[in-house]
Amino acid sequence: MNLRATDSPAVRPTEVPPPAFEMAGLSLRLGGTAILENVDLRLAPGRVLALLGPSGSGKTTLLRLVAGLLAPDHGTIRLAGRVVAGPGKALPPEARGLGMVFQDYALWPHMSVAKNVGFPLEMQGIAAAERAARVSRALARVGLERYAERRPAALSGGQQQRVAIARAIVAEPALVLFDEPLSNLDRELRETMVEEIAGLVAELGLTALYVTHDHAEAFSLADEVAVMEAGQISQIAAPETLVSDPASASIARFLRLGALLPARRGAEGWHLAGGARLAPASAAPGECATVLVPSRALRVVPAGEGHLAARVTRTLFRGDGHLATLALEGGHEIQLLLPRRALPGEVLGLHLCHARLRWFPPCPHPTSPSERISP
Ligand SMILES: Nc1ncnc2c1ncn2[C@@H]1O[C@H](COP(=O)(O)OP(=O)(O)OP(=O)(O)O)[C@@H](O)[C@H]1O
Repeated sequence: MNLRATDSPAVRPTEVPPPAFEMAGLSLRLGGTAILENVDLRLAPGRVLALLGPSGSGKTTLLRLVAGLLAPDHGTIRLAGRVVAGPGKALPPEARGLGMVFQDYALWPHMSVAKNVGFPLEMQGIAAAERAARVSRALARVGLERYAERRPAALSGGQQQRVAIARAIVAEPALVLFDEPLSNLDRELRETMVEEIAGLVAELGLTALYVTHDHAEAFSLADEVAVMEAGQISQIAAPETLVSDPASASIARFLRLGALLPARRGAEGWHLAGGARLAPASAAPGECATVLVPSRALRVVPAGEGHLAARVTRTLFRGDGHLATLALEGGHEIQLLLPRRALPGEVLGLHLCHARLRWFPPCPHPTSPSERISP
């Protein structure tokens, strides 16, 4: 037998596992409208990617394409290196080897926990004994082995969520899709559940694609966040990077990273709305710009000092401080968490840390007096 050099294990290059999922040049039109345009996205095994974007930006559509509930017009989707959708090819959902966690968990109320969890295996025609063993294993992994015979209604919200995750992982999928599983819960419950999911996803070492419109949820859960706007991915980055370096003013606005103020170049430097003069070193190209002023760029100083004069219009006690709405010269507003209650009408000075400002091309809608932006 002839052996080529590359057949020898000693010289075979280190094998890098293919991405858990990869989409390239994906486009879709529905009802004559472009819903997704030329989307490229990939996810390494063991990582969690959140798809974050405003309502209608295309998140759920993208997830449905990965799941096989829709087929793209153009582009290719690969799962663990295998093409599941592409020119002339579209594997059905059940042939893609995915787990899914839906809004409100979608558990069947008339079935026991064990039956709910075992349902995907039943659909695959797996024999009862094998199914029972796998269901026990999945329930043990989410800490619910004692609840196998209960109905979902007899479980807490957190336990129901665990059942939904057990059902999604019972067939040991290479990728789990989460479709806004917490969107219908009230805020307090959502915060508890996010912690639960984050803990479980990390413990189970899942590879997951998590769709949400809630940035706090995306930041808590994901290694990376893909921000979607109007059917396109505008930025993919770790949560910390998105906050410190948003790629555009519209991402900064969507993530509520601070006030967006217009700036204009003058003879001796830049004039920021609100009255601040910025050194020429802060310059951006062009004659006009939009400047993101995050709260961490601001320090309160006595009235008459600092770069900006701000008049308190209202305050709201938030437990961790007093959220003050401050009016700047020209009617723009900034919100800032203060350690003490400030009285309406009180004037404060604000010092700007130039290095923490972010400059963007001028945008038509910088912070208007009526727009509230939290720090
Ligand atoms: N079957 C359809 N025919 C026509 N347009 C559709 C269809 N399904 C979705 N759309 C449109 O596609 C766009 C993206 O919808 P999608 O549900 O993916 O957004 P989303 O980001 O998940 O929003 P949400 O957070 O509200 O669920 C929306 O403008 C929606 O109206």
